[in-house]
Amino acid sequence: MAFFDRLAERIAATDSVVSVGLDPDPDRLPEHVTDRDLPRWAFNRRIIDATHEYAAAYKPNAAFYEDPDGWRALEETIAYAHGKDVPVVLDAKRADIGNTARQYARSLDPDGLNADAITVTPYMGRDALAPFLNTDAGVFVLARTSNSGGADLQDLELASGETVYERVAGMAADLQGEVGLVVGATAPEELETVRSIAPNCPFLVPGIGAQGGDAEAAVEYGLSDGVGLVNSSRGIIFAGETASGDDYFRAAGAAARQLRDRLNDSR
Ligand SMILES: O=C(O)c1cc(=O)[nH]c(=O)n1[C@@H]1O[C@H](COP(=O)(O)O)[C@@H](O)[C@H]1O
Repeated sequence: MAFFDRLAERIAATDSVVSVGLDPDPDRLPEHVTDRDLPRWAFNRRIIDATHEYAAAYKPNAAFYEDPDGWRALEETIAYAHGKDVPVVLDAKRADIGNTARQYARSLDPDGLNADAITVTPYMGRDALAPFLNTDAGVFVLARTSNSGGADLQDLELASGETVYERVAGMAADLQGEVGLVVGATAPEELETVRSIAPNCPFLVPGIGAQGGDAEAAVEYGLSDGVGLVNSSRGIIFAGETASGDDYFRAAGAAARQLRDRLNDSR
């Protein structure tokens, strides 16, 4: 099934647009998982058990898995999320010349990592994105990122009068495939602008929670026909940092539920 149809089903089933970011910083893992064989997998498994009822998607960021054990932990995590019927967006910010991009796109294959969607960077242009687009998988193109340096290049004005991020949004909206856009909740005005340029694109909106972005704007502009994702990573997975044992993971579940309810108030 095409990614955004599947996501729409999941959003309806959970009444949630929450993406739970699985960014298991090894320095922040609780003691009761650090003695396990694959601590990141042990951690993610407990987080998934605690949060899946409220999760429209999981979004592991590849940066937290780029070592041999990490890759195994990521594989296990994706398979476990699928077992709970939750789609997985691999946040890898890929794209490259054709033959290289084709290899990156294997993350989306069933015999690769089997992710359901991926984040990609537009800097190398259309052909660098093409290998990700000829499947049912979702492809979220970075348009206006949530970090303060996101303005350095993305806000530059082109000779045409549009900004770089506006051009990116227009280009992505014209691509054939399951295309969405990444726009940070820390840039609510830009969120509104991108929505006007790409009215039919679902957005992945990171930057709420730990980065302090605007959750209401994320919902108001992030969804197209009710479909889109609002992500929180540290704000959910480390919500129980001061708790211990089962309470640690209960706090993550409570944080995911609270975020779902808060976002639903604005839907
Ligand atoms: O592509 C992303 O998901 C992303 C884009 C962006 O503009 N800003 C951003 O924070 N992200 C990712 O979203 C997650 C945010 O994590 P928290 O700040 O802990 O909620 C991280 O995995 C970031 O890499």
